[in-house]
Parts: sequence; structure tokens; C-alpha cells
Amino acid sequence: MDTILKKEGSTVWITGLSGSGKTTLGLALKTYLTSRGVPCYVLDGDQLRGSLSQDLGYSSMESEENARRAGEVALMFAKTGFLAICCLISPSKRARNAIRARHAHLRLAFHEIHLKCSLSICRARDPKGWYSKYEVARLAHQQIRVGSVNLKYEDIGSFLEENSYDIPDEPDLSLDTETQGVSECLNTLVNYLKLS
Ligand SMILES: Nc1ncnc2c1ncn2[C@@H]1O[C@H](COP(=O)(O)OS(=O)(=O)O)[C@@H](OP(=O)(O)O)[C@H]1O
Ligand SMILES: Nc1ncnc2c1ncn2[C@@H]1O[C@H](COP(=O)(O)OP(=O)(O)O)[C@@H](O)[C@H]1O
Repeated sequence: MDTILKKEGSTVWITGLSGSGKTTLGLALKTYLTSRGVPCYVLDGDQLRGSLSQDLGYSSMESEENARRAGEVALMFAKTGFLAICCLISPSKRARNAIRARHAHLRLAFHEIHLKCSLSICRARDPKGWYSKYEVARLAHQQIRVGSVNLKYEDIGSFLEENSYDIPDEPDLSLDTETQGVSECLNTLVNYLKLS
């Protein structure tokens, strides 16, 4: 843990489909780091969408803007020495690369962690009930209301089609949450952070 402690602030960006385990792993990392005195903060897509990004829907452009905002907030935390843990679907490779570039510009480390989990397993997990809600709406040809936003089918994206999520080509770390449990993934992540 010394390596992490000695470092300046940085961002751990956890990306993956809804239900792949971003929040679970992000919170487990926070608990681990906090108990060892490492200052960290979790920025979760679900929470940001009820606050900083409540004006945004889920079209590709709006998701990119959402990621951009989360990236800028992460930078603010990282600049003050925090380890920012971002848990966002962030389906756009372009948006993730732009955030990486912003970090590089400010000489702050950015770790892209991809949670690999197939859409069928995410659907089966359905921790927030979104997949079944969307399926019901799709069958009934209804629009879906999420917070203050009315969603069109073409904007439901990653909930229906795997290819609406850009799989990272070269993530800093890829964790298979389909075959590995939470503690195994956490161990691998912590070991990676200690060495990086
Ligand atoms: N259509 C649609 N697309 C994406 N996400 C949806 C949608 N509808 C609802 N939700 C809920 O909002 C959470 C996604 O927030 P993110 O900020 O991570 O999404 S994104 O990066 O802007 O795509 C996401 O959180 P996670 O399940 O934790 O990934 C969902 O709970
Ligand atoms: N290796 C793993 N890492 C994280 N979550 C896992 C893992 N294996 C199974 N899960 C389960 O998958 C679900 C993921 O839910 P959540 O963390 O809310 O996902 P997301 O934030 O990506 O939508 C949880 O019920 C969690 O217990």
C-alpha cells in the first residue's frame, strides 16, 4: 500500500455494462483504502445522474458529456491528492480516452479498469431491475421514464445491445466478474495499484 500512499492523487476509472459490478467493486476498493488511511472518493454514475448530470439522458452524446463531467470532478479530487474511484458505464471509447488525455496533461495517473461480463449475465443479475423494466417497455412499445428523462428506444443502448458499449482495446486492467468473485477481483485490483 506504500506505493499508493506515496503517490499523488490519481483516478481509478471502472467501466463496464450495467450489472457488471462497478459499484460493488468501487465500494469494496473504497473500504479497503479507507481502512488503510488512503484518501479516496467514489463517484458513481447512478448518483451523478441524480445530481451533477440530472439534465442528461442516455443518448451517446449525453453519455459522453456525463463521462466528461465525471472525469473533470475526478481530476479535481486527484489534484488534491485523493484517489478518485469512478464507477460509470462510460460506453464511449472516445470519452474515456479524452479523460485519460486530460489526466496525462496534468501529469496525473489514470487507470482504466474494464469489468468484463456478458450482457446475458448482467441481464440475469439485473441488480436494479432496469433490464426487466426495459424488456417490459419494449414488449409493450412504451417509452421509459428515468428520473426526469423520457427515454426513446434508440437511447436505451447498453441495456439492449452489447455492441453499443465500446469494449476497451487496451485497458490498464481487465477483470472478469463473470468467473471471479468480488474479493478475487479486489485483490487483483489492489495488487495492480500497488505496482503501478
Ligand atoms: N438507458 C440507460 N443507459 C444507461 N444507464 C441507465 C439507463 N437507464 C437507467 N440507467 C441507470 O443509470 C446508471 C448509468 O449511469 P452512468 O452514468 O454510469 O451511464 S453512462 O456512463 O452515462 O452510460 C446505471 O447504473 P449502473 O447499473 O450502476 O451501471 C443504471 O442504473
Ligand atoms: N466479481 C464481481 N465484482 C463485482 N460484482 C460482482 C462480482 N461477481 C458478482 N457480482 C455481483 O454482481 C452485481 C453487480 O451489481 P453492481 O455493482 O450494482 O453493478 P454495476 O454498478 O456495474 O451496475 C452485484 O449483485 C454483485 O454482488
